[in-house]
Amino acid sequence: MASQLNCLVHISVGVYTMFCCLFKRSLSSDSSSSNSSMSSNPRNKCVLQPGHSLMDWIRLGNSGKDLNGISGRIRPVTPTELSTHSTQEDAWLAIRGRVYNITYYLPYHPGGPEELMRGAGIDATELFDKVHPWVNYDSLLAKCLVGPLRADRPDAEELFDITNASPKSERLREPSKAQELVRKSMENLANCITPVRKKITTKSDDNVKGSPPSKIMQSLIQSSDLPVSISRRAASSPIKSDKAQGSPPPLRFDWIQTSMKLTISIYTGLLANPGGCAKITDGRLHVEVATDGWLRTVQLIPDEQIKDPLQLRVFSESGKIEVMASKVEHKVWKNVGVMSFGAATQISSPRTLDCRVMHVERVSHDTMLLALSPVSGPVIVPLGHHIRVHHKINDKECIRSYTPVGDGWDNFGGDLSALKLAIKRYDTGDLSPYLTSLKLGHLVTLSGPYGNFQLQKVRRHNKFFYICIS
Ligand code: HEM
Repeated sequence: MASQLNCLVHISVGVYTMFCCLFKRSLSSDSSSSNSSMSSNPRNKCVLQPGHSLMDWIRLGNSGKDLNGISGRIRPVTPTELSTHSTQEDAWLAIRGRVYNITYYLPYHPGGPEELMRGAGIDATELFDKVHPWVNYDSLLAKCLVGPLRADRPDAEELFDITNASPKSERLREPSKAQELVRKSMENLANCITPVRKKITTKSDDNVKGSPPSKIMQSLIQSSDLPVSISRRAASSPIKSDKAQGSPPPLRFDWIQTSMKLTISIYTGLLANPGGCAKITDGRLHVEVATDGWLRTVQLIPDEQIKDPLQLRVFSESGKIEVMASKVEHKVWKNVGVMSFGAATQISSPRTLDCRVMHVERVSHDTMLLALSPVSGPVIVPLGHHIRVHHKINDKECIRSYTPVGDGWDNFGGDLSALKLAIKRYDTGDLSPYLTSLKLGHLVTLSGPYGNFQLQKVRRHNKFFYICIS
């Protein structure tokens, strides 16, 4: 009973969160219009019919109405089936591999039903990201989820036919709507927020001051102490960098807050595969962002005090870098402070630097995990790039390449500029016996980053072959 109650509370909080998210949006147009960088941005928001506000949508969601059109069940959908749901009376669309029934949402869409219909019957991920990548569609459409988008395959039906759920299909089934909602609500609880989005212009050293949440919003946050997620329109979608002209990709940022945490999100552009690192020095937050061979420094002089530990998450595909800091004083800020952006410098050659061993962990009988923290300045290694370890053996320099492993590999969060290497020991090898016997505090020389891996969108392919080497 207690857990059921708990679950209900979470669900309703999640819904409340969604409400706040867009409620703020409508309250905050004044602050966005004061930002000159946004004025050129053509808005196409339409006036919703009475009874079609966000609140009404949430109410409809809670009314028990069958919003996904298949009695709340979740099942896979092939592109062929998806394409058959493309009318106003029966519209499905897919975003990031999930198919939603948007029929009921159409009159509630702030951009108007016609705009939303542009995505009907297709994988609308690109379209969606072009218009408003910040919109929390998965919360808004949680009850409209039909299921995962699966490739058209002759055996797909047998594998995924959920209409008579076999053990096989059970295994492949997506989490239930309730599970999804609870997961989202938990996430929101942990991330209660008041974001304010501002465009970072391409000009260097450009200072941008965040705009405050409205009075109504502040009192809502403070009086309720509920998680608040507010999404405000960001500036126009980032323009893909013109590498021919050698210009750095533009950045955008926004910030969100809870009474305890501040999160800065920096958007580098879709498929930009950025690398990032962050630290607090003299009360200021410094974030270094590497994209497409360019290094940018973003500095925040916060309005109030922040403190370690920082958390950094890089979303390679969407190009978002998220830095989360703790607030010294637990309260809602009016402004984030002053953001400034250093001039972009081209990363023309890899850096060589000494790193200190911060953490050593045995992963298996012959593999060690090392966390190495640069003594001066970071080496930012985007996804698919690598570093080299240099070591002199009998006056001869020995160099080996390693691809750092992601954060999922260990619990060592500590230093955000730390590189984590998984080293397999070969007793007859040159470098691995040395690396696997390093102790805390030892110094290692690294250089990097190396590599020219670029993320690309794969056009319609049904079969993939993976070649694994070691
Ligand atoms: C994929 C096809 C879609 C197109 C072409 C589209 C288009 C638009 C346009 C033109 C606007 C108004 C301009 C603006 O505020 O930026 C808008 C706003 C909005 N749309 Fe969509 N949309 C699509 C899908 C969706 C989906 C799937 C959702 C989520 C359920 C959604 C939710 C919203 C929200 C919440 C706003 C208001 C955003 C804000 O004020 O910041 N849209 N959309």
